[in-house]
Parts: sequence; structure tokens; C-alpha cells
Amino acid sequence: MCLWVFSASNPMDDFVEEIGDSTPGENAEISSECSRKPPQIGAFFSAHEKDTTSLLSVSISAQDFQSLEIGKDTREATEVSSPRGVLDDGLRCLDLETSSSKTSTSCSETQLVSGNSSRWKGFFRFWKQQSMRRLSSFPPLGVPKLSRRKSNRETHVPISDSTTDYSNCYFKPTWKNFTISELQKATNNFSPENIIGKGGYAEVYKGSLENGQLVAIKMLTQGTADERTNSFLSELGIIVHVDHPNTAKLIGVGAEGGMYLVLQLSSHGSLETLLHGSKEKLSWDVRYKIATGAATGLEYLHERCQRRIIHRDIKAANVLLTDDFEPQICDFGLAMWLPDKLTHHTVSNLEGTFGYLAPEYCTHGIVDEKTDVYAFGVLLLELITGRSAVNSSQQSLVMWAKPLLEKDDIKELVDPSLNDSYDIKQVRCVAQTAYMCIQHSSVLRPRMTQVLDLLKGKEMQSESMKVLHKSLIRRTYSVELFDAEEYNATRYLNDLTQHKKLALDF
Ligand SMILES: Nc1ncnc2c1ncn2[C@@H]1O[C@H](COP(=O)(O)OP(=O)(O)OP(=O)(O)O)[C@@H](O)[C@H]1O
Repeated sequence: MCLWVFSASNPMDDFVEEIGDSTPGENAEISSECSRKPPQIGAFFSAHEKDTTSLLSVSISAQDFQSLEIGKDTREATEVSSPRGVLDDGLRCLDLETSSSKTSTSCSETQLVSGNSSRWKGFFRFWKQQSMRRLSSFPPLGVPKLSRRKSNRETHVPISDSTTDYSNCYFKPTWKNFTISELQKATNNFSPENIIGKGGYAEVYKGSLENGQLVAIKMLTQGTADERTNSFLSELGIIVHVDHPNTAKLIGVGAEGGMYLVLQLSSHGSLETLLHGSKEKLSWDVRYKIATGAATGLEYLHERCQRRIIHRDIKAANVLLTDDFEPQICDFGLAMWLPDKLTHHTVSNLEGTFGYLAPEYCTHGIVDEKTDVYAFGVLLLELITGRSAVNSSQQSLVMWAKPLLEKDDIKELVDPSLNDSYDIKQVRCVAQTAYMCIQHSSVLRPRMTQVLDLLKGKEMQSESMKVLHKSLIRRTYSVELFDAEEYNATRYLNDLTQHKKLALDF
């Protein structure tokens, strides 16, 4: 396996070092060192340029924009793999450019990396100018337009050096810019009765637009203005980029008097509510549909989307269900891009949800597709067992289910409320898939394409599945020992408790 590690002893020195073949144990050591290092700045600016352009049509009031400006001090810690990081870098380049004739090292490095940087400077200058002019909403005809991409490989970069030359902008946004009065009208003035969900960052209201369309309006409520702006831009940057039947759909945004995302309403709400908070129990057929649909959505994010996206908060509360129980992955607030060249990214802040956090993320802050795969394995266990990821006595579902999975004790695993009405073959497939997804060692977890094969009982048809299967069977004594020593059950629970305590203290 090839591991790429960022060296960041000086955050300005962006370079990637190939470490070479390494065992999981070696990976852990190297990554541990990485996780203490600051995130890279500006290195992947060019990799995100297409996505950043999506933000062109978002109107940000001058006040909101000031929040971005005030947030400069915290930018050093911003992950460049997030759309927010990309945006911040661009703005910083612009600030430095306008305030000083000297160009900072990070900016010049950004320019070195990005062959099109001058166009990007143009874009940010343009965007900043528009915001400074207090354009609370772009008039439809004034919106700079870029064409929507036609294929995965096509790029339409809209910005030329002539900073406000609208004729060079081909972007045609597909979402609407809502005024605050439109949103108030849709939600009966944000009546508490219209609240359909609450998360750690937002309240979500059911709304009805003038044309009768039902929507979910996500109003960011938590954190400082700065944090809200960052979170809004991060989520927006990702959600405008994704387009799949199994991901949430954006209808519009509102940036007047707050920050709002207007989403297509998923009439059945979240899987969490249906699975754990409803008297009516989901049938096995619906659960299996949700398992395969959510896997398809996550596979799209990881492998089929134009840029690889790591969701970082896969959980039952972030899977919405449409009229016909089609699952849609939502809440891209923590999502980040993983540039093609990299196998993983390390983060310094532990974010996510207890019970779904992969061991390597807890210990080393490593984020890659496999951290999502682990969380997806927990979600599969919830579907089979009907139990929550962490119960009221803080018992982890993984710890409870693992011995039963190893004994293939399906009867004990399955949600008793299903009353034996389930397809045993399907349950076995889902259970085996979950087992592989929750492996301690991330290299032993399948990729999402393999997860899909496994869920459909096709594992032996695919070559890569056979390899993975063999590697699982051939787990050597030393690998087992590594897992046991590196991250045993007790330590996992200790970590969970510690993180929870820290979160509460904070
Ligand atoms: N499009 C939608 N249709 C129906 N319900 C929705 C929709 N979007 C969100 N919800 C409901 O609102 C809840 C919170 O939404 P969301 O997860 O986006 O908020 P958040 O504050 O970002 O959450 P988190 O704390 O997980 O980061 C969801 O679990 C779901 O119940």
C-alpha cells in the first residue's frame, strides 16, 4: 500500500512525500506524527476551482461578509480540503494583494500550484466587490453565468483577469436566492410548529413555497457569526456540487437576516427518527432498500463525484427518507474534498458523532473514505438491530454486535420487532458487510463499491472483493496483536467517554 504524508513542519512548505509500502502499524505511527502538524494551506487551491465558482451566485450581505473578514485569524486552522478552506485562501490572497505589495509565501505557493491563479484572484476580487456593494441579492439578470458542467471531466472556468467582466462568466445557477420575507412566508414566520428537525448547528423548518412546493429550510443557529458563516459556506460548497438521487437536493439559499439552506423536503424525515423514535417499525424490505440506497449515495460521493468527497458525519440522523423511502444523504457541514493525489487527510479537531467515529480518526485524526465506511458499518448495524449507535448507558453498538457477528448469530442480532419477517439471506449479507466495515484496521475495510457488491451478495464475483476477503482471512497474528494493542475495546470506550466529557466541559 502506498501512503502519502504531508510534511508540514513549516506550513508554507507544501510538499508531499512518498513513504512507500507500509503495514497498518507503520501507517499508524506515521499518521500520528502527521496529526500533530498544522493543516496545509493553499496547496490544493487549483483542485477546487470549479467548485469554488459555484459560490458566485450566492448573495452575502456586507455584514455577513465582514464575518469572513473577521475570521481571518482562524483561517490558519481551516482545513484546505474543505470548500471553506478554499474560499478562505482565495480571500486571503486577495486581502494580501490589496493591502501590501509584498505577496505572502502561501499565496505565491498557491499561485505556483494553480496555473489559473490569476483568474481566481479575479474571481475573488469580483466576489468581494459585489459583496462590499451590499448586494443583498443578485438580480437574476446580473448574475454572472457559467455553464453547468456537462461531463465529469469538463471544466468551465468563468473568471478572466478583467475582474467585473460579466460576459466572461458562464455559470448558470440552478438554485434560487430567497429573500427573508419569502422564507418567513413559507414557514409561517418560522413558527415553532414548523420545526421538523434540530441538529447541533441548525434548526430545520418545514415550509411551503408560493408555487406549492414543500421544502425544508435549514436555519443556522449555533456558534458565532464567524462559525456560522464558515459552516454555511462549507455545506453550500459541497451541496451545490453533488447531484445524485441518494443525496439531499438544494433548492435555494437565503443570506438575508441569517443563513438559510432551502432543501427539497424528505417527507419521512430522518432514518434516526423512524428507526429509534417512532412506534411504527420499519419493515426489513424498507431497511434493505435504505442500506443499498445510502451505500449508492456514499459510493457516489467517494468514487463517482467529480471530486472525491468525504462526508465525515454519516449517521442515521443524516439519512433522510423521501415519500417512497428512498434514502438521501444530507448535512454536508463537515464534509471535505479529498484531492485525487492523496490517500488521506489529517485533522486536528475531532468532529463527528459518538458511536460512529472510526478508531484511526479517534487516535490520529486520520480522515479518508474508510472513516466514512466505518460509520456506514455502524449505520448498517442500526438497520439490522434497531439499536442506537450508542445506547443510554453509553454502550457502543459495535462492541455489542461484534461478538455476535463473529459467531454469525443472526437471530440474536436482528431487531426483535421484525418478528422473524425478514429475508435471512439479505440480513446475512448486510451483517457480513457491516462486519467488514467496522474492522479496526482501515485497510481491511471495503471501499464503497465493494460494500455495494457485498450488500447485493455479489462479493465473490468481484476480483477486488476476493483480495479483500483473503486479506481478512489471512490476518496475521501480528496484525491481530496490533489491533488489540493499538485500539482495543476498552480504549475505544475510554476515548469515547473522554471526548464526550471534553465536549460537555466545553
Ligand atoms: N430536507 C429535509 N427534509 C426533512 N427533514 C430534514 C431535511 N433536512 C434536515 N431535516 C431534519 O433536520 C435534522 C437536522 O438537520 P441537519 O442534520 O442538516 O442539521 P445539523 O445541525 O447540521 O445536524 P448535525 O448536528 O448532525 O450537524 C435532520 O436530522 C432531519 O431530521
